[in-house]
Amino acid sequence: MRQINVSLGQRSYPILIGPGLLGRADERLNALPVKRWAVVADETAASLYAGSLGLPVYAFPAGEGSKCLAVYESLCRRMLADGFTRADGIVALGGGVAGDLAGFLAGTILRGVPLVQMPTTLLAQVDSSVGGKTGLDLPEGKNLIGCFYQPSLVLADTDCLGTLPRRQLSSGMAEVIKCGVIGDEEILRHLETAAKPDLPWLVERCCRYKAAVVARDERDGGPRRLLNFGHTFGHAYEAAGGYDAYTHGEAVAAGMMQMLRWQVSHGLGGQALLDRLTPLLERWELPVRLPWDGAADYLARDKKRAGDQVTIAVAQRAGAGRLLTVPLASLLEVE
Ligand SMILES: NC(=O)c1ccc[n+]([C@@H]2O[C@H](COP(=O)([O-])OP(=O)(O)OC[C@H]3O[C@@H](n4cnc5c(N)ncnc54)[C@H](O)[C@@H]3O)[C@@H](O)[C@H]2O)c1
Ligand SMILES: O=C(O)C(=O)C[C@@H](O)[C@H](O)[C@H](O)COP(=O)(O)O
Ligand SMILES: [Zn+2]
Repeated sequence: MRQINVSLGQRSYPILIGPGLLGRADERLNALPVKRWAVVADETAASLYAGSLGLPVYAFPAGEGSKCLAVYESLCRRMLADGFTRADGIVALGGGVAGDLAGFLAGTILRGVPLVQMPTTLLAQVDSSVGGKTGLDLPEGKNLIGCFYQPSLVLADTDCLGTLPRRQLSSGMAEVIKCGVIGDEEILRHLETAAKPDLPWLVERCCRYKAAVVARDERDGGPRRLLNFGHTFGHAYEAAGGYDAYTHGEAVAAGMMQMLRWQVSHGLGGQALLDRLTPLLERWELPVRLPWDGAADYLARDKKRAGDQVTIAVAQRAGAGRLLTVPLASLLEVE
């Protein structure tokens, strides 16, 4: 088992990574000061993995469409009807949708109860279960409601990756590649050279990188915004696609490429990286370009916008992401 600590003073917590962790989760859950645990999971993750936990399960339909106020309200009301109290806690079991939704639920129900993240997709293990961003989507845009709410523990059972459909594995690879681009070039080298990627190694490497960034900037005021590389355009593609045309990772993949094209066209470099990412994304069947129709309105509601300016993450070469504040209108000037 691999362990990484997220150092946030009193809100610090461990990330445990390895096979077979779900089967032994009761030891870890019992060590936390919680009377009863409730598992919040999407229906697919619930049917595959909730059984081994032996806890009450609150399931919701799988898919990004569940990251919404209606599902949030229904979960709150079902749990309260069953006598859920402040002495109880929530386990978020599933992909990033379960993590963001159950995380927001844990941060807000009864003004906050303990949370454990048990990510079952590659994307959730390398990214969304770590760092405490929770969120819901609105018709107006992605993740426009949410709070920062750290879990007490992240348990990433790498056996779960064995049941992931190829499209979901690829979607997680987009966030893995993002980590390589902005902070840890070794990740890109591994993906370029390994015949078969070492998934537990990638989970550890990405979590190590993200944990260090979050420890420096928990609430996204500075360097954490680097983790948004590819998301300025990516979130706009997702929302314009009605949240079901593309996975988050597909939108981020095309968003990274669009940002690199924008950099190149504005004299900010990045052509070598653009050339390097193209075959890598294609190998994972990730899009290098998506239609822009309708996406501009969503770009205007980016959370990193301040007045007419927006802060973006750019990367001139692998492992060296940086932040830049530019006029919002200039982002529209690229084919
Ligand atoms: N909070 C953060 O820091 C953060 C970071 C990145 C992404 N996100 C969010 O995460 C979400 C995307 O997460 P995702 O890609 O995990 O999508 P997801 O949660 O929708 O999961 C993808 C699909 O895989 C299924 N699934 C889950 N585990 C499985 C398994 N082990 N085997 C088979 N099927 C399984 C799910 O039922 C679902 O159908 C987006 O909403 C995105 O905004 C949040
Ligand atoms: O943890 C972060 O910070 C990230 O930006 C990670 C992203 O991969 C993730 O998609 C996040 O949810 C985006 O956050 P948002 O603040 O742009 O909604
Ligand atoms: Zn993301």
